[in-house]
Amino acid sequence: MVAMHELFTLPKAELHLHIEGTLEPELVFALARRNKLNVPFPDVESLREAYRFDDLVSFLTLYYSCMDVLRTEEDFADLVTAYADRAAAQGVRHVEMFFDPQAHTSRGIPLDVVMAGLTTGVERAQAAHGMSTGLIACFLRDRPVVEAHETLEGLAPYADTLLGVGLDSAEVGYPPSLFTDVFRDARDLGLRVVAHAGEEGPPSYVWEALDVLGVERVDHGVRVLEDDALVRRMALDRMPLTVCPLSNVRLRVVPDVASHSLPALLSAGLVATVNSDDPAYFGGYVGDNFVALARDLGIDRDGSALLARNSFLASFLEEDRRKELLIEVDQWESDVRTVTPADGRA
Ligand SMILES: Nc1ncnc2[nH]cnc12
Ligand SMILES: [Zn+2]
Repeated sequence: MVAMHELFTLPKAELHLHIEGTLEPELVFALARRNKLNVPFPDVESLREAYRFDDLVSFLTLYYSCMDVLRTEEDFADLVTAYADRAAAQGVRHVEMFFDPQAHTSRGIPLDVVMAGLTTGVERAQAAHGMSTGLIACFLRDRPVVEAHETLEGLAPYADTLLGVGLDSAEVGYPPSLFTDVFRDARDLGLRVVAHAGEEGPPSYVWEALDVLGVERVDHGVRVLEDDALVRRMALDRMPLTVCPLSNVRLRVVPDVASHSLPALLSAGLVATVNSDDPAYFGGYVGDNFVALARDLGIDRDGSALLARNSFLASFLEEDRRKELLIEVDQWESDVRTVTPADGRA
């Protein structure tokens, strides 16, 4: 089996990562101390103990409550720095990072505080690790549509700083078509567009994300396999999926990693990528997801390299940087072959 240290050095992009979902319990307590706030748990261990979820909504309740400790520019910058340090140690070379503006503005944190803090964090990640980053602002689909419009208006002055917009939060009952006009306006601002669809919601939500919102990538999308015509369409269009195996297990989308549909998605010709979603809550960062796939699904070196290549192909990187990073994957393959002779190959 391909070794963990090899998977951690495999160069990869992370395309489905909620920065607020990287808030580790230790950082929750540290930021609460710094901002003189109470945490409704006595200690780090009891907070970590609460990370048992029945579904997406039960997770989101804790996720939104923990992020209340994020108050200042420095808090957001430190959050990005903590993520970048961990991700770099697991081979992440490029990240397209979600954040939830409404989860902060709705509790009185100004958008400029959020943007300034995230931007500082991104600059530090570039300086410390040579990690490139894009910021994707997600609309919360379970809040009023008018609020998404107001949020886009607030984001418009930052259009040059942002890579794109996305759609997240509780999925079932909130079809993508509710956000048709907001996504049209975002595209008019020159922003890239993605959406969570087919995590808990039906394949019809994925059709809507593609046909109505005009998304360029589908986040999760594991339920597309229930619809053959949809799979054919996505394979023909080489429409990427950002799959999050450990998240799917923790949110009970699948019973365990061994029964995850990632191999079926790849066999169907889909451009699937591997990502961590909310790593502080779901038991691992993106390298840990690769390790789990190797261990429980037998994804070997070639399969891991294919997934890493897919991550760069599915990214919104400009072409020169994409090529550079694809060459890093080639180099990784030849390095691991040299270290482990052919007969010991995974
Ligand atoms: N997995 C997920 N699905 C939808 N919204 C989210 N927000 C943070 N993580 C999410
Ligand atoms: Zn997500």
